[in-house]
Amino acid sequence: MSKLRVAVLGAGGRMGSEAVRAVRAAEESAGDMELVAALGRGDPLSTLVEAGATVAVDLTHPDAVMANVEFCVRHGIHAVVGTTGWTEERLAALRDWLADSPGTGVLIAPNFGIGAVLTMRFARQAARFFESVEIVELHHPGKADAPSGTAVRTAQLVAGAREEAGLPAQPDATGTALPGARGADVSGVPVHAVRLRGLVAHQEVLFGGEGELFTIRHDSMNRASFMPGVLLGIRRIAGAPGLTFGLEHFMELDG
Ligand SMILES: NC(=O)C1=CN([C@@H]2O[C@H](COP(=O)(O)OP(=O)(O)OC[C@H]3O[C@@H](n4cnc5c(N)ncnc54)[C@H](OP(=O)(O)O)[C@@H]3O)[C@@H](O)[C@H]2O)C=CC1
Ligand SMILES: O=C(O)C1=N[C@H](C(=O)O)C[C@H](O)C1
Repeated sequence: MSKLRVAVLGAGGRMGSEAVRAVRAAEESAGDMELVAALGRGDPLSTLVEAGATVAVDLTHPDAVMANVEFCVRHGIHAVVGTTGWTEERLAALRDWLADSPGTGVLIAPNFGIGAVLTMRFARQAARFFESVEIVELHHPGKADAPSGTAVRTAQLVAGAREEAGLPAQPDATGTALPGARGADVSGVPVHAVRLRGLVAHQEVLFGGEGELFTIRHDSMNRASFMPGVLLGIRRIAGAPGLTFGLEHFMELDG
């Protein structure tokens, strides 16, 4: 079996450097992939083609990810994307590129952490049973965006489940508030972003009903926690042409 030829974009970053280590470790242990390129800011994307990359992992910045993924899709290189910033408009552009390159696969994973994927799933399941819901995401102060991509996705899933169940908007008597005090409104779900030295990546989904509270919490204590998900994406993406949104599609969650 030929090895997956993997490139990492953003290879000098917090996540990218961990991904470089993980791919090299997989090369040693499983032998099913090899690292053929590690790109930092300013390195030409043509390096991917010259290196013969078949899968590119993007862990860069919301400002860079679109150009990177467009290049990959146009060159038939599968992409595993952890970088945030995927609005509906961006996803529509990506679908257009993929339509012109039907054999190519792109995984957008708001979170590679297995527990974070489960948090999103359990939050969606719980949403219809509770009158109130708020999300608190907590991250290191070097994070470029707020709220986190994971929190946005969680809020969208929760909001979708509430709507399906016919729940009304949640109660909130706030009449006056300092701007920001009630968090960001994501599809009707308040999302609060904490940035604190010492944190890595954490999220709480708080549900409230009459006389009861239900909290789902996930903590990534280090970036190695994301690597089984990154490797799963690398191993599965060539067999999944088109857009896959969310790592859960590659996990046998109901098995
Ligand atoms: N899906 C998931 O599970 C996770 C996703 N993330 C996301 O991944 C992204 C990266 O996070 P993190 O590693 O913490 O960020 P860092 O800032 O530590 O790393 C980003 C790296 O990308 C580099 N970079 C910026 N622009 C480009 C470019 N055009 N081409 C190549 N490299 C570039 C940066 O270079 P320079 O240093 O020169 O700026 C930096 O080395 C974020 O969007 C984050 O939210 C993070 C953790 C988990
Ligand atoms: O920037 C980070 O660190 C993280 N980004 C992703 C996000 O925005 O959801 C995933 C995880 O929360 C870590």
